[in-house]
Amino acid sequence: MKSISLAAVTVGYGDGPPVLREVSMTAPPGQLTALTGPSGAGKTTALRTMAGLLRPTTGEVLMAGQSRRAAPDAGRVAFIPQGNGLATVLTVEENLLVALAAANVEPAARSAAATALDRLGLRDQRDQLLEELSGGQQQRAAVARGLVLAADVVLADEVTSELDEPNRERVLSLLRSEAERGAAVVLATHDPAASEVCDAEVRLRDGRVEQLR
Ligand SMILES: Nc1ncnc2c1ncn2[C@@H]1O[C@H](COP(=O)(O)OP(=O)(O)OP(=O)(O)O)[C@@H](O)[C@H]1O
Repeated sequence: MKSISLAAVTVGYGDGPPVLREVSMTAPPGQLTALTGPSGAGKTTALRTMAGLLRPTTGEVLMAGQSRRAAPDAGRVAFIPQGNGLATVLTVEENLLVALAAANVEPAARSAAATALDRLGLRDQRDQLLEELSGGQQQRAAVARGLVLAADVVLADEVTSELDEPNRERVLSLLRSEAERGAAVVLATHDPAASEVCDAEVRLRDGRVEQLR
């Protein structure tokens, strides 16, 4: 069971001003942590930094208290980006298999992919190209790709924005199951109904952080 933390992280883009200024927060394992705040507050930037896609100017990303820079293989992180980040010219199943191969989880990959697609209600779409799916189906496929990795840390960026009520509940309950198996789950969201089901809420405002509960 591994936590993910930002420790006094300052980070921005290129030569621009910092988006996050000395932000510290921890998402504990076994819990859902909501990351909230107005548009442009830096939620996506915080998730991208935790995922290792952006390098902090100062401060560190820690997994289970260990520096990610010093020990990059200490645990697996699944990042489910806003706007899904899937390859449109691959099928739904191929998108999952690519993620598994990239994470070196090839044994039993097909059955893992099938299970993840079943959990998201996408069994019948398995062999369809991603570009043939609706926005909500694509969003669910992105969640399936995040879950299939059985990662220590699951970072989900606005993953309920295009979903109808039953599917929103389904995705939130799957994220809850990820926490129950021990993952640290961080959910960036504008949706008060989604942040309410989380165990804790961290709000970003003007590049700073406030732990609300
Ligand atoms: N690739 C980029 N290059 C330069 N600036 C960026 C880039 N991505 C984001 N920013 C800037 O960083 C700031 C924070 O953006 P970020 O996407 O992290 O906010 P957010 O809280 O996730 O917003 P939203 O709720 O609208 O998704 C914004 O001022 C944005 O303009």
